[in-house]
Amino acid sequence: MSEATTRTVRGAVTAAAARAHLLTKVYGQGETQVTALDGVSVEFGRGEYTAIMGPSGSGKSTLMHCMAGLDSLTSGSARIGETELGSLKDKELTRLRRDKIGFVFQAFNLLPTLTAAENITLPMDIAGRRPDPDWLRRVIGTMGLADRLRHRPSRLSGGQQQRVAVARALAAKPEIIFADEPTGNLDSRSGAEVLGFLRDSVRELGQTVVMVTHDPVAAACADRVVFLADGRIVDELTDPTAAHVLDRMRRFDAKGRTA
Ligand SMILES: Nc1ncnc2c1ncn2[C@@H]1O[C@H](COP(=O)(O)OP(=O)(O)OP(=O)(O)O)[C@@H](O)[C@H]1O
Repeated sequence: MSEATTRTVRGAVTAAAARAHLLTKVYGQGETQVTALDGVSVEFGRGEYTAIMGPSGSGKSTLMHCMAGLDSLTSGSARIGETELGSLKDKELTRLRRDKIGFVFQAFNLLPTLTAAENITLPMDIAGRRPDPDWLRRVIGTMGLADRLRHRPSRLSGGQQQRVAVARALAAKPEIIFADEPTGNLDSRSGAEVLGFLRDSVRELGQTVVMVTHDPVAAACADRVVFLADGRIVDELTDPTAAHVLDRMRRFDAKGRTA
């Protein structure tokens, strides 16, 4: 078995969709230097839903940005599938992000003048690629958007707009989706709805999702929660419940105060 096929998701051996090895990211120099990530090694198994949690400033967004090729590494390695990001030239990295990675952000980033359908296929239209019609139909069905396709974003609720953003991320069948606080701008009901649809994208479409969140209820939708503190992975939970996640976070907080 190769090094990349060691993770187990719900009992099945799968290849890692992405992994970091001793990933270090230092911003700035001299007195203003900040070590945002300090030797992080982590794998995200294919078809697995991982939540990343940790206090503000612990490195969650930096880890996601480095893994998604949006930021450079200071040392260590980051891979999407078998591709080492550090080995790619700028153009290759842009192509990899376009073809293999889906992004969902806190702000939905939809174009107001386009319909939901046009927003969903926009990245592929720009790339000159035709979406696979069967896949697109499944994605739209899974996201519950079939009767909203002709609507412009202003006529959709926040939850529906975020579902369009998730469908847009899924449309190109990416290797992995990185979601940075995808429910941060939603009320709790719409947030729960979007989390349910993200969960369905993993269960029904086999998607791999990595999500940064501050919300224990959101994290409990994942298969696994990875906890970061001071740029390091300090703990991990599988099959989390919101109560367990909250309990772990409280313990880290208590440690932080007594350290
Ligand atoms: N571009 C940058 N330049 C300098 N320092 C940065 C930069 N980006 C992040 N940092 C620093 O790196 C550390 C980790 O930041 P990061 O945004 O990854 O944390 P986070 O866990 O996502 O925080 P939050 O939950 O508040 O979003 C912080 O100390 C932050 O100030």
